[in-house]
Amino acid sequence: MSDVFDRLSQVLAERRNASPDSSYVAQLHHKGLNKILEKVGEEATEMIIAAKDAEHPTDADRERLRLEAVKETADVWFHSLVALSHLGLGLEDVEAELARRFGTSGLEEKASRTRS
Ligand SMILES: N=c1c2ncn([C@@H]3O[C@H](COP(=O)(O)OP(=O)(O)OP(=O)(O)O)[C@@H](O)[C@H]3O)c2ncn1[C@@H]1O[C@H](COP(=O)(O)O)[C@@H](O)[C@H]1O
Repeated sequence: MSDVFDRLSQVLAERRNASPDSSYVAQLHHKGLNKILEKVGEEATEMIIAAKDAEHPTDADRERLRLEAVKETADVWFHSLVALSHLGLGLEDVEAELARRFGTSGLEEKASRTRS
């Protein structure tokens, strides 16, 4: 995992027991899972809109729209990690799942579902 993911994971874990007064993540934990999931949904919607906007940019807009899509994706990832952290899960769990899937064609996996 990259350094920033490692460090972010560590900060998110620490925030589970931190005071909500000085920390956005601690505030989210304090508000509870429903609020965190609401943020995930909101950020996912914004990411979809940003990605669609970036699909056919004009030359003048290209860099701004691409950056916006990246920023919105970061917001989704970040809030998803807060949701996982609230459940005592983390990036290492998602990494393990992606590693388990790595190299298995999505089409093959889908076909095997109908065979079993
Ligand atoms: N990566 C992030 C990150 N990305 C986005 N955000 C915050 O997520 C919030 C979402 O923004 P919005 O405009 O959608 O929400 P809002 O309108 O402010 O909030 P609502 O009233 O809608 O709930 C903003 O407050 C952003 O600052 C983040 N807040 C924190 N981090 C990381 O988490 C660490 C811990 O943060 P604290 O817990 O605040 O110390 C930080 O050091 C960062 O590394």
